Amino acid sequence: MLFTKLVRQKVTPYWEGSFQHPFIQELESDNLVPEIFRYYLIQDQYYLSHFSRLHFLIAQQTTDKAVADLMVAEAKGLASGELAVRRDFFKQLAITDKEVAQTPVAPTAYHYVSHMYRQLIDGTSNTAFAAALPCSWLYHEIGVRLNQHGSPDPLYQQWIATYADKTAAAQLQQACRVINRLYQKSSVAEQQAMVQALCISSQLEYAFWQMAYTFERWPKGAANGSPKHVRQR
Ligand SMILES: Cc1ncc(C[n+]2csc(CCO)c2C)c(N)n1
Repeated sequence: MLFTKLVRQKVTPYWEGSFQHPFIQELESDNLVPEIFRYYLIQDQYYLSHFSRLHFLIAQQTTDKAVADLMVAEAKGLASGELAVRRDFFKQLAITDKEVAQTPVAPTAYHYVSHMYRQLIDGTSNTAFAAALPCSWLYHEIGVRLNQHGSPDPLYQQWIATYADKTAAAQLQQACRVINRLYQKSSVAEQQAMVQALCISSQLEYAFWQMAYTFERWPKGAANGSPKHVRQR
């Protein structure tokens, strides 16, 4: 079976979770509290800057020319596309460089970025590619779904339109073609690692909405007296 067909079935619960998450639902209906979107953008800035570096690193590590070309094109496209759109958002929301620098990275953003880098040490350039794929793929599906109605808020609509874009679709199709070819010629162990890397990223994409929605922070430990250690079932 094609890699993309196999994993699309496996990630359905997490992607459905993303589609149904209040962050996405409220972004579409214009009820999303601006502070939540702000927190998302700041955390996502951390994510995007590492995502771009990761693509250059995959390009260095791979021996496959098509992968190297794709990675460099994506990293460059990111600089002129998504990061440029974000600069405009930051201006509209008056998010300063100082505020970004002073906001600690949240655990989930840190986890997600670490998961992708880890592939370059513990995995291969193929598993790193697989870990990075839900990023453009899930967001494109979200963009297409949300663009059917659009959001009444011009800022949220601009966010949606970035991902519903036709250029994004063409680049995604090309990435899927390349990864399907890599999967076919990989060993069974590497194939399994590629599936796992993509599934973990899909769960972390889902967790990313919740991170923003709850203003997730690191545990404080005993900083404010005795911490409560509650067992969860
Ligand atoms: C957590 C998180 N996941 C995915 C994206 C979307 N995204 C990031 S880079 C890129 C271009 C793909 O090469 C796209 C679509 C995001 N912004 N934040």
